[in-house]
Amino acid sequence: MSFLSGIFGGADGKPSAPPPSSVKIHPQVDNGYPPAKPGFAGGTLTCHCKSNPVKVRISAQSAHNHVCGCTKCWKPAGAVFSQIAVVPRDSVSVIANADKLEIVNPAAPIQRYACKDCGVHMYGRIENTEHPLYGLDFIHTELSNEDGWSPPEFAAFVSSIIESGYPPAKMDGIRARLRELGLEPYDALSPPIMDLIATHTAKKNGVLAA
Ligand SMILES: N[C@@H](CCC(=O)N[C@@H](CS)C(=O)NCC(=O)O)C(=O)O
Ligand SMILES: [Zn+2]
Ligand SMILES: [Zn+2]
Repeated sequence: MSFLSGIFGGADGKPSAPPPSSVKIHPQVDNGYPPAKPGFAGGTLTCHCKSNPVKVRISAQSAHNHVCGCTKCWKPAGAVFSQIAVVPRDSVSVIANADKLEIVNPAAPIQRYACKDCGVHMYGRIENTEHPLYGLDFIHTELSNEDGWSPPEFAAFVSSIIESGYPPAKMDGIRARLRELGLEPYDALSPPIMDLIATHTAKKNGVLAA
């Protein structure tokens, strides 16, 4: 195994050094991404403010990391997709400049806490205890300097990039590039997560045994 494939996966079938492409997804995935570090247990997210940045401590490894094409998730400048993962809500604590946070849309299922000054979303929280994903907060692992987070596993809400102005005629190219990067494209969430959500709904409705 080469040094590079050690860093970029290789052994688990993910592309170790993906071919360069003019089709851009997100700066943290365009050149490949390192595997999770065994035993990694979190880090600190920092917003983009030069002074008094908001800092959020995450005391857990991320799960279900993925890229999301929806219009609601925060993306760095120029990115077509966001990169987003979940962690247990009790592993999230704001440790600096909490007063700069505001909820982007209090009516949305995911309440995204953004920095008022730089606009970066620091975490997203579900307050509805009936929501299938209640208990999980959404975070952007790229806001941390630590290496070792779980890498992206799939691409969600791919067709939604058109809602941000991406040319529909270029969608085949986007999906081909996502597959090349090892990120299977879906137009909602991945099948295991969709199954989890549907199971939750079926149990709530009494169609399946709880
Ligand atoms: N096509 C819509 C999809 C939005 C959407 O459903 N986003 C998903 C993935 S982040 C979601 O769970 N949204 C809940 C929320 O925004 O609170 C868009 O792009 O705005
Ligand atoms: Zn900021
Ligand atoms: Zn999204």
